[in-house]
Amino acid sequence: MKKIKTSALIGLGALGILFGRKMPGVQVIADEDRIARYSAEPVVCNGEECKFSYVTPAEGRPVDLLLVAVKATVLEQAIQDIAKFVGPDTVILSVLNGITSEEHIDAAYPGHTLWSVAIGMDATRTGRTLVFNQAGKIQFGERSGEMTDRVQAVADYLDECGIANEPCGDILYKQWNKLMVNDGLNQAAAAFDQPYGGLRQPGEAQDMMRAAMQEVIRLANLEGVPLPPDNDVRFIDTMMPTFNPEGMPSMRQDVLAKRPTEVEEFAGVVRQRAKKYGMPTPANDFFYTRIREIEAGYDQ
Ligand SMILES: NC(=O)C1=CN([C@@H]2O[C@H](COP(=O)(O)OP(=O)(O)OC[C@H]3O[C@@H](n4cnc5c(N)ncnc54)[C@H](OP(=O)(O)O)[C@@H]3O)[C@@H](O)[C@H]2O)C=CC1
Ligand SMILES: CC(C)(CO)C(=O)C(=O)O
Repeated sequence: MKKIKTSALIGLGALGILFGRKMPGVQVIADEDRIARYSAEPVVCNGEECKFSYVTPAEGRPVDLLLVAVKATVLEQAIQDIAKFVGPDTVILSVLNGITSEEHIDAAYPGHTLWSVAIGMDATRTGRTLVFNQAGKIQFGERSGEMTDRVQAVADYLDECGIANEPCGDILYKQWNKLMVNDGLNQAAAAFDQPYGGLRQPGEAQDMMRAAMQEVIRLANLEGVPLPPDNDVRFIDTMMPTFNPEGMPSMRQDVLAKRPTEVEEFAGVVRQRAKKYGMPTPANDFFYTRIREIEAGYDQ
């Protein structure tokens, strides 16, 4: 594959700003209302103003690399909005959490998508302002695990941009590992209204977080992805202590801001896929019900 030169992104939120500010000449896809709003208020990242060029979906021309960074709740609209940016050689990277966004994008634009995971960042966005300590990285690869020319081309491009990246031969494993984290951590933080520090204390919130993680591990194994049985303990012992105790995952940020959550991508997907194997999912059933109740209470 030829060198990646042109790029566009859809979703100038926490991750869109985090990665987009490093991509020279990136076009931000946005409808006219968003462009008016975004132009009226500059994007500020860790205290520095970032400038972006905006382009409407109708003005699109094919680009070499397309980054999808919207929330799962609005992915279908974004898939329609990127149509004119996808040409025969366009590579699409989706940094959405969960394990289904690539499948949706690939169904609309077959053969263009690399599977990917955004991991290790602590990005918090308020309006047009982003604050982070850890920029994290993009793990990506072919669904098949093959190390193709386009995987190398994306790695070269991200290296040139200064975006930490990891080409992976086992991207499905990486996705299920991240799903385990999000399914436990994000849902427990939202349902029990706790920051990372609260979830590190023994108690009901931590017990439910671990029970949900265990369900993801069992389901991954049934799907042929060999997450180890103690993958939850490894995460809690090694990664969690590095998180700011006052910080919080994106789902608790969504709940506090009364935004629709990505619960369908976590408990929703786990419950649905587990049914195929007759596997009970009491922890994910609990989180699904509780988070739906919280969303239903936004209007009151
Ligand atoms: N935040 C984090 O630290 C991490 C997030 N993730 C995942 O990354 C994904 C993105 O999350 P995050 O960056 O936090 O989300 P944000 O809500 O911060 O950003 C999403 C942005 O997408 C924009 N958007 C939505 N629909 C469209 C559209 N049709 N056209 C153009 N722009 C659109 C929204 O614009 P507007 O505000 O104008 O509506 C919003 O600014 C999620 O799946 C999340 O779970 C993964 C790892 C870490
Ligand atoms: C793992 C974590 C918590 C931060 O990268 C995340 O993915 C999120 O906030 O949704």
